Amino acid sequence: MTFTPRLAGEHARPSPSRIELWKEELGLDDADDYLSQNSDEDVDEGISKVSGDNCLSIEFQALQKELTARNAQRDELLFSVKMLSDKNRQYRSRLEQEESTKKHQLKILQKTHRSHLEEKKELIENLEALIEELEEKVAWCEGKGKTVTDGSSEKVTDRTKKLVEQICSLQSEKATLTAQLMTLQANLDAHKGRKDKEVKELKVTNEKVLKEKGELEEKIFKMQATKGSGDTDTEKQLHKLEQENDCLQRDLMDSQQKLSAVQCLNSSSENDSERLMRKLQEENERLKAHIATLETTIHKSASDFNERETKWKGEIHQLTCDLQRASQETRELTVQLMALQAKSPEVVTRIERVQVESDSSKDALEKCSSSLSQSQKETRTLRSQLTSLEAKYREVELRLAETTQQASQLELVSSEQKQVSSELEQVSSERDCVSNELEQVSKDRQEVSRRLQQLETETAARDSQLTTSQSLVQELQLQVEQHQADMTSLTAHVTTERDLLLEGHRQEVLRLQQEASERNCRLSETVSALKATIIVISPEMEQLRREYLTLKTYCRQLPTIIRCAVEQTTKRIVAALSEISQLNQELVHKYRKEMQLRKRYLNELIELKGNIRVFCRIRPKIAEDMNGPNAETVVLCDQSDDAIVHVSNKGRLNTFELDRVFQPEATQKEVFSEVHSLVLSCLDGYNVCIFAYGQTGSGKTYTMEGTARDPGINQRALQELFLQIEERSADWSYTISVSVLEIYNETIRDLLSAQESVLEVKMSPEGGLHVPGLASFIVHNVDDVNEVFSVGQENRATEATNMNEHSSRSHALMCVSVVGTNKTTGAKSLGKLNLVDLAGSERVSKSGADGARLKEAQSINKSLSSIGDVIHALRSKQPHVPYRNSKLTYLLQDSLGGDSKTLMIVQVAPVEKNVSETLTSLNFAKRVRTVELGAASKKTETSEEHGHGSRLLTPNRPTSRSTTPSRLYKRK
Ligand SMILES: Nc1ncnc2c1ncn2[C@@H]1O[C@H](COP(=O)(O)OP(=O)(O)OP(=O)(O)O)[C@@H](O)[C@H]1O
Repeated sequence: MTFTPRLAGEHARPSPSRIELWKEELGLDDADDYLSQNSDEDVDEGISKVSGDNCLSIEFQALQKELTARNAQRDELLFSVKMLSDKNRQYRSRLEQEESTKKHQLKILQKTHRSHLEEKKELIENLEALIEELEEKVAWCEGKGKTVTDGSSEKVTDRTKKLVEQICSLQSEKATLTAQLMTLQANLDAHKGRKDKEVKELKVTNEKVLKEKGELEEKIFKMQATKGSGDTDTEKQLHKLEQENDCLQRDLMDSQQKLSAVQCLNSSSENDSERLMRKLQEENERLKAHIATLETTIHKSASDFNERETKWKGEIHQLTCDLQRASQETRELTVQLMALQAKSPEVVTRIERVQVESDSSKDALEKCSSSLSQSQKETRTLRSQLTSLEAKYREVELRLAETTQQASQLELVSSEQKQVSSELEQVSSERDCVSNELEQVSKDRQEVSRRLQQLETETAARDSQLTTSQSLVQELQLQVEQHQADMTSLTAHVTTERDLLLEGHRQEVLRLQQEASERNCRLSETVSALKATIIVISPEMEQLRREYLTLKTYCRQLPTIIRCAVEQTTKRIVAALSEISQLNQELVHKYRKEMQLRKRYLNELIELKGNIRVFCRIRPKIAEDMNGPNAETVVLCDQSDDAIVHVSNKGRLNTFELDRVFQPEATQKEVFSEVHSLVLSCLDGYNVCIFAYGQTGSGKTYTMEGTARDPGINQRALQELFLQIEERSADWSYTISVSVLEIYNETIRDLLSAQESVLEVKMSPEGGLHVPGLASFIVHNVDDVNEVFSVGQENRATEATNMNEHSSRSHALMCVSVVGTNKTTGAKSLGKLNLVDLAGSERVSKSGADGARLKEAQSINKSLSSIGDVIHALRSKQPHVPYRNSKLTYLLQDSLGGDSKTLMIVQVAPVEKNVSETLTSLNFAKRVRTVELGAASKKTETSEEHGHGSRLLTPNRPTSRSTTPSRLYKRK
């Protein structure tokens, strides 16, 4: 069995998991590294390579599969067992954890409970001590308050009454004095104004006098200077001036006297006022002393009041501090209680105890609050006393107002006594001081009352806080109880559920363990059996593995080996190819030489044998080929051999070997060059026949006749003949006569004759074939030839068919007779050149012929088939060749079977739609090529023979009707 990678890939490819399991179970330690190093593909390849023994591999694969399945089952069971055991372990560990945490919590609670109890005890003791202190203080305050309220308040009221009375009397006196002082002051002011006015007037007059005096003195000085001129006049003027001076001095003395009198009046009034002032001052001093005594008494009473107030304030402050402390402690206790309630339900009982304790402290607080209320009552009584004092004070104020009214009256009376008013003012200032002091006292009283109010509000707030804390404690107790109940129910529920789950899990685990153990037993049995088989297989496996390893190493080396081999072989191939190419070139060279030789020999052989030579010309694609389907080219030339043609038909290539194959691109000139020597052989006295054969539209007429611009073999042949005649003109003179006929519907028609006469092929008495009555025209040059051709072409029967627009409906023959005469020897040669354009073979159905056309086609096909018959007879060397079956074969009897050089040009169309006709034509050509006619011979005669009259030349001689082309005319 050979290894095929494709099969190995399809059937023997194990999955990777299988390989891993296989490795594990087999314990192939050596292979592990190896397999891990290599890819899965390599393993597959290795396994497939070593699977020489089919049975073993199949058994191994089956065992592997079973093993993997069992392994999977075992793995599943193990996994489930593992899961369950894990769950069991988790539950157990959780239970243990819970138990340990509970124990720990209990220990902590016990500890905290103990510490809390101790703290509570201490607190209770402190609270008891505080309460005792507070009770003592309250008692002391009560005692003090009673004594203070009994004595001091009565004293204060009596003193204040006396003070008020004194103040009232003083104020009345002050008012009378101020009135007197005001009147005196007004009189004094008026007097002072008058005196000041008079002094001012006197001062003005004094200044005027002094001014006049200065002016007079100046005049005296001037007069003394001018003494000589008039003593009498100056003496008179001096005397006048002295008189005026005396008057003025008298006025001055009067004014001075008046001023002194005024000053005396002033001094008397001043003495009166001084006396009054003195009286007032004395009164004032007396009042001042009285006020000072009053002030001292007020000051004393105020200081006593202040001292008591400060004491009370300190006590109240102490009490409020104690209260605050107690409330703070209660708050702390409630917080601790809450914490304890949150910690454990067991604490609740202790909280209750603590609450009891806090209740006791609350009682103490209540006591404190009762003492406070008592003190508040006392303060209220004090406040009522203060209000009565205030009322009295208001009465004193009213009285004071009355005294001030009286004082104002006094002031009005004694307006002039300013000194008294000043004293009164002092008294009033003192009175203001006293009133200020009173105001201060009232302010202090207000401050005390405000503080008392504050204390009241604080105590009320504390009471409310106490009540709210109590309610909170109660709520918390309720919540703690609720939580305790919930906790107990939850723990009971959890424990029952946990027990149930544990029991279920235990049972399940036991069941699974049992199942697993059973399965394990079964699996171990199967595994042991498998292992036994594996042990049996293992040496073979080892062998296979070794082989695999060797193969693997070889495979690894293979790329390098292959690369080296490839390189070497490529080098060899390159060298060989170069050698071959050289050889080929040589061979090609030789081949060409050989081919040339072969052709030459073949030609000679053909000539010797007289074989009909066959050329093939492939028509290029024309517009008609493109119409419709099957327009692909199926006829191809062989590029290496110009005698081979390939025809592709229904996917099969048919190859034909002929004498020459012309490609579609071949020109008229190229074609003629190949027939050139053959044509010229007629000058040497040979009979030459060239005829074109092929289906309609395949290019027969194009090859033979050509177009005016690109003429065919016919015209070129005659041109070449004339050229050759020209060349040989020195030795030879030639006469070329041409006759053109057609065989149409088995009748021979002369295409150069004006009359349509029925012609027949006849055997001449000399033994040759001729057509009696056929016009023959001697042509002297190419123009004559062109005219003959044009007339012959025009007279030929053509029609349009489906296959060809200008289809030739007849076989056309141009018979050229070449008679040459050697100018020196007089020897004659008679050559004949028959150029035949056969009508096209066609399938009647394909050409769409009917009526006359059908008849044409039938006669054409008949004459062509008669050629086939003749060829067949000639090939098979039958004694009878049916030349006379048709006019065509009869007329071409010399060319096909006689002493003639014959060339058939087979025309083929290149496209697929004509492939069947192409194959028919080429098969016919193949047959024709094999026909041996025998070696051709020249038709020559010496001058002597000519003189005796040789019959060889008879059939080819121009008839009596021979004429020049100028007399040719076309048929109507
Ligand atoms: N080698 C060629 N090069 C160019 N055109 C060609 C060639 N051969 C043939 N033809 C064209 O093909 C058409 C048919 O050619 P032609 O008439 O010679 O065919 P045919 O075999 O004589 O047909 P039929 O038997 O019906 O007379 C013409 O139009 C001709 O010009």
